Formats: sequence, C-alpha cells, structure tokens
Amino acid sequence: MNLLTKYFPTLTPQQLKQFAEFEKEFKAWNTQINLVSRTDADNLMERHILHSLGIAKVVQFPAGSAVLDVGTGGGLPGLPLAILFPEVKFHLVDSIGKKIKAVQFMAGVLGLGNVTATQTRAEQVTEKFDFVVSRAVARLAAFHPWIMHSYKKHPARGAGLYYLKGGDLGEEIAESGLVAQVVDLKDFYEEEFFDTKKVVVVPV
Ligand SMILES: C[S@@+](CC[C@H](N)C(=O)[O-])C[C@H]1O[C@@H](n2cnc3c(N)ncnc32)[C@H](O)[C@@H]1O
Repeated sequence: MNLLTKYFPTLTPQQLKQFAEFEKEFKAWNTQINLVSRTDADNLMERHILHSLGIAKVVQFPAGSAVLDVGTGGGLPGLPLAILFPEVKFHLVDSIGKKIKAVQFMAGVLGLGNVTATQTRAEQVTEKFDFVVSRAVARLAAFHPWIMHSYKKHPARGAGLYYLKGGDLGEEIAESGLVAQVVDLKDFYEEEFFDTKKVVVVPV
C-alpha cells in the first residue's frame, strides 16, 4: 500500500490516476521552471502532495463550496485538494505568470473541471470564497490582510483560512494579533517526516 492509499483509502481509481499524472506532470514542469527544489521533487508525494492534503485532515470542504488558493506556485495545495474534492470549486492564484501557465496546463491534462487559475496578486482578487488555503507564502501578519476581503459574507460551516506554514508559529500568530489554532499533522500522519508540519487555522 502506498502512502496515498494508506491515508486516503477511499480514493477512486480515477483519482489515483490523477495523482499519478500530477506527479509526472509536476516533475516535468519542475525541470523547466523552479516550482520546488530539485531534491524535493524526488519526494513529491511525501513532501508536497501529502502535505497539501493535510488540510483535508483538518477540514472537509462541502460539495458546492468555493476555495481560493493564494500563492499556489505549481499548484500546491490547490491541485491535490481539487483531485480529492471534485465537487468543490478551486481558484488558484499566483503573482508569477509562468507558474500559473504550468498550473493551467496540469489542470487541463488531469481533466480538473473544478479548477481555474489566474495570474494576480492576492490583494487584487475580487471574487469571494468560502475558504482560503495557502502554503508557505508570507508571515501571517503580512499575509492575512491580503485575503481578508476574499471571504463570502455568509461563509460555509468551518470557513476560514487553512495555512500550511513552518517557522515559529507561536511568535507569528502573536505578531499577527489573530486568534488562530495550530493543528499538528503528526496527529494524522505517523511518518516521522510530518513531525514538523503544521496547519494554522484562522476562522473568518
Ligand atoms: C514559496 S512559494 C510557495 C508556492 C506553493 N504554495 C508551494 O507550496 O509550493 C510562494 C509563492 O507565493 C507567490 N506570491 C507571493 N506573494 C504573492 C501575492 N501577494 N499574491 C500572489 N502570489 C504571491 C510567489 O510567486 C510564489 O509562487
């Protein structure tokens, strides 16, 4: 059993095929534009895909809801989450055009009709969403003001920001002045590697 089916045993053959295609496409794009470091690309599943899917261990996006991924780079965490939640709409943004081109290409190859991607800065997003996700973009104090305007007025249950982030989170949260909860992914993934991985949850 691989790690994907170990932690997400209800994945369909179609979803497993999409994850395999994502790994292949992502690695190919990574040789052309730097999406993640070359050594990291060799461990794409452990370091990036499962890490992105950690958000799904913390929140289940309801069918029909809309999720914004800010600073998606090569589609993390948005593309793995879009494979996992085919009934949820994902909008992925990044300020760098060539990364968004790669994301659009990959979403097309994977047949992800629930994904749109735009080159823009987070601060300039005008649409509203039920949830915001992100991974490793900026310190919380700088980041949160960029996305505050992006929530719907009547958010879905459990709405808020789900931010995959390293660093000294206690200090970052205090600096931001936000009320936030930190969820440790080692509560869900037993491999040692996940000891350092956390999700910061900031309710709307
Ligand atoms: C360290 S990378 C992380 C990329 C991806 N989330 C991942 O986990 O691999 C940070 C990304 O955020 C993007 N970014 C930084 N500031 C941004 C902003 N204000 N609006 C949109 N994207 C931004 C950068 O272009 C970059 O692709």
